[in-house]
Amino acid sequence: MPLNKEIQPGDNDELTRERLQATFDTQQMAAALWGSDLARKRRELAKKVDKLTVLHDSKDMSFMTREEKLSENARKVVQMFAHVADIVEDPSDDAEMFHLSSNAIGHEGHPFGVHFVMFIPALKAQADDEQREKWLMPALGLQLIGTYAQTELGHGTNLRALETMATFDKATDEFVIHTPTVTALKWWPGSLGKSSNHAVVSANLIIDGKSYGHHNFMVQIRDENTHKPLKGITVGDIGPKMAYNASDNGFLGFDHHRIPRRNMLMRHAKVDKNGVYTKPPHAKIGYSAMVHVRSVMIGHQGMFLGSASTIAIRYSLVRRQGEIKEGSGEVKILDYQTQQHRLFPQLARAYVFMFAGKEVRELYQKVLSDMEKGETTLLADLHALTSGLKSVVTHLCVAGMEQCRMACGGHGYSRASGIPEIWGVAVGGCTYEGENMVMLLQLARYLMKAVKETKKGKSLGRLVDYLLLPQDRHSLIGRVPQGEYGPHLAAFEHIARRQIFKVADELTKLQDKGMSKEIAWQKKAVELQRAARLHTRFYLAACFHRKVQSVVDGRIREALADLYHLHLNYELLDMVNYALEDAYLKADQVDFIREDMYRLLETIRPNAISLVDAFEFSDRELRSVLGRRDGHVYENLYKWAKESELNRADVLPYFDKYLKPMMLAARQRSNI
Ligand SMILES: CCCCCCCC/C=C\CCCCCCC/C=C/C(=O)SCCNC(=O)CCNC(=O)[C@H](O)C(C)(C)COP(=O)(O)OP(=O)(O)OC[C@H]1O[C@@H](n2cnc3c(N)ncnc32)[C@H](O)[C@@H]1OP(=O)(O)O
Ligand SMILES: Cc1cc2nc3c(=O)[nH]c(=O)nc-3n(C[C@H](O)[C@H](O)[C@H](O)COP(=O)(O)OP(=O)(O)OC[C@H]3O[C@@H](n4cnc5c(N)ncnc54)[C@H](O)[C@@H]3O)c2cc1C
Repeated sequence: MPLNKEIQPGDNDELTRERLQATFDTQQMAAALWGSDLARKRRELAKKVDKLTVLHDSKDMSFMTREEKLSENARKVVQMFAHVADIVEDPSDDAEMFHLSSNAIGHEGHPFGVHFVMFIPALKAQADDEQREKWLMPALGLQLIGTYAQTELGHGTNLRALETMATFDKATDEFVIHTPTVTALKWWPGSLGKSSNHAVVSANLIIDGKSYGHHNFMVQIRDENTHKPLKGITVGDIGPKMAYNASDNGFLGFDHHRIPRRNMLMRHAKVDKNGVYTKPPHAKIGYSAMVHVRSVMIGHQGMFLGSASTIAIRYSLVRRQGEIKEGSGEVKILDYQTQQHRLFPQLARAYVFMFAGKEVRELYQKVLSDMEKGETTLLADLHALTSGLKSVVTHLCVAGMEQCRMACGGHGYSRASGIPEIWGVAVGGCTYEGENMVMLLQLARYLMKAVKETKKGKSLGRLVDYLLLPQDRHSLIGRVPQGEYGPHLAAFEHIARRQIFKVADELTKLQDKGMSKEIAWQKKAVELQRAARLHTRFYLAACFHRKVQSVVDGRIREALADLYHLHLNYELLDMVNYALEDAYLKADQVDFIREDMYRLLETIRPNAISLVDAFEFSDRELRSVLGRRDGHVYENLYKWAKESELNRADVLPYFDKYLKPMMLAARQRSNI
């Protein structure tokens, strides 16, 4: 039995030979990546989706208009729910459902995207028991479609400047929801434009003329039967986007629209019928739906980068171009060192982002159950961690995916590669759920507080314990046996700690000179976001270390350790300027890191296909001609191109309408 479980009769021989070189069992590696239970469920659900033709794309989405995309994905999502009990073991398991939707629907969006990822989590965390009964149960039972309407045309980041108003009318026991200006229009919410009939709306709570800041309200926006907007509500689609075009992101305006008082989500903050306001136990508890998405998107982004790496690495083993030794025949492009250097570090990042995604989900679940009991101590840690990870992971993912696309040459630029769409979806993650730079500055706030605690000999939390440790002056990389690469990890720690203390000292100096805290912050904002990035990259490296250490099977651990060591070398070189500034690393140590990285590229090369096969993306899920499991790329690229709508006729009307008359006229002129 070969260790790589993807081998099948009829596959491209090149790929089969590659797969036979695996040093580990790909299904065991899949278990390390996804968790053994989820890996098994993914495998089984993919097989079931393969058999259920109603869940298959009716044609490649690249050849569809937006309206066709919306309609196609609405059709598939309805079929998916109709068959859900036969496909998944536990429809209430978000992870299993996400993988089902990834297989059957893809990533271009569908009417229930925000419903499941924000609307329901907002209700779970912020609705009281009676409200859960009223809306959560129908939402879970698909009796209504919800969205999360917070961002406005004028403001997305600065939530304190949101303009939508919810004014309490004591006489009628209602809130009057109103959009006072054009900039107050809700703008961007997913599935709002054409699909949703309910929304959790963020609006400023106003009681007796006093504003209590923004709170969340349940608003029905469309009639349940006719789907027409309710009186006082204007709603529509905001137009085409870079990608994610099967989602109808929308706009929404209110003209003194009335809702009952009990439509304010009241698990934590409350307003009684006399207009008496009760504060929540934590000022930011109403932000929980955002924290939820930030926590799930880390693993999803890892998956996107894993998909792009799979496509590029498989294709690089099919594609031959040029010779390394003259006369010895064309080589697979993955045999070029530059191609390996382009792709393997992205593969390693995909792995660690998936591991980090799992860790952060566990912390989220813990915080959620604490919050249920009114306990909010870990909320700040979770906010800091998710803010940093969300920003660093999305940024590195899209940079990595772009490398994958370019590594596929011309065919990478074609939508047939599948990379443009997932890149477009992933890059949205740099903006949604908090613009990356803004979220890095949120983490920086936490780090600066942590420095203050450290100076008192205390730690703000587990994530920043390392700030209490003394700094070494010189790295031991290349000076002691490599072992488990402890000195490399220590270098990440050193670089992060130094930048964090350096910027904290600079802030103090500026304030000592009389500068206000806010202006000093502005003067050092770029350095602050650097501190946040370095802290997060240390967290990721340490997370990879924890994962490798936890693996019991020797062959899996060895293959993972190769990726981990490559990651350490590659990322350190990417940040090497920070280690050179204080001569922590010497030039010979940088050379040592480089040479070790090149060695690791060669070590990883024979396992490359098995490391991507271990993601176990089905062809249906990958939606890529270049990334096909069987490697039959060229004949299928030709088949795909023939599906282009431009090939429906040999001559298209625009030729007769514009080009032919022009050429005829030009010929006539030349005959005169
Ligand atoms: C079919 C079935 C499928 C089922 C499967 C489901 C899975 C589906 C998976 C995938 C689908 C993917 C679809 C993707 C859809 C994307 C949807 C996108 C949605 C959105 O974008 S919603 C809008 C998001 N908006 C934002 O993120 C806004 C960003 N701004 C902010 O968050 C805040 O304004 C801020 C944090 C930048 C600043 O807030 P504020 O001014 O209020 O606060 P400050 O003064 O700066 O800070 C004060 C204080 O509060 C702390 N703080 C801030 N936020 C939090 C928090 N969330 N938690 C805890 N603490 C917080 C902050 O750190 C400060 O603390 P200190 O004073 O420093 O102590
Ligand atoms: C695909 C997609 C889906 C979305 N889905 C939803 C949804 O379902 N519901 C919803 O409510 N919203 C949604 N959004 C909106 C999204 O949350 C916001 O676009 C996002 O929070 C960024 O806010 P903004 O657009 O106001 O950017 P801005 O804040 O205007 O950012 C512009 C620039 O200003 C900088 N900047 C802003 N403030 C600061 C600061 N304080 N310090 C330093 N720099 C700053 C930013 O770094 C950035 O460079 C979605 C957006 C996208 C792209």
